[in-house]
Amino acid sequence: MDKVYIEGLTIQTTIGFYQWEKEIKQKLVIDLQMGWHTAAAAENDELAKTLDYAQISQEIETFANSNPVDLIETLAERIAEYLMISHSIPWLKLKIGKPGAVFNAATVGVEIERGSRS
Ligand SMILES: Nc1nc2c(c(=O)[nH]1)N=C([C@H](O)[C@@H](O)CO)CN2
Repeated sequence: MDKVYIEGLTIQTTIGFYQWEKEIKQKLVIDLQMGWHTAAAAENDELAKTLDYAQISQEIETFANSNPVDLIETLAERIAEYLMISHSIPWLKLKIGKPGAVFNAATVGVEIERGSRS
């Protein structure tokens, strides 16, 4: 299967386990790979037949800001579920980094893979 991807999507959102984190916005960096058969869109040069990475980037930011949670694990799971259902995506790999979370690490985060590639 082919993929449509988004790399390094940077959003500012409320996320974190501790009380002080619920009162601020922090940076998350998101990488997303989505399984898709891209040939159908290429055949007649049609955006409607593929996954619109611009629209999906906006949806991720809106989703994160509308659904504040403690853990990036929870956010990853919920974004994955939302995208797979709303766009009929059969497989995706989603990585969320929280670069400001550990002062002496470049970044920390989670990566999940959901669905089937076949
Ligand atoms: N595996 C995780 N570990 C931690 C998370 C998380 O979301 N997943 N979150 C925190 C705090 O919110 C942290 O980012 C701030 O100190 C700690 N560990």
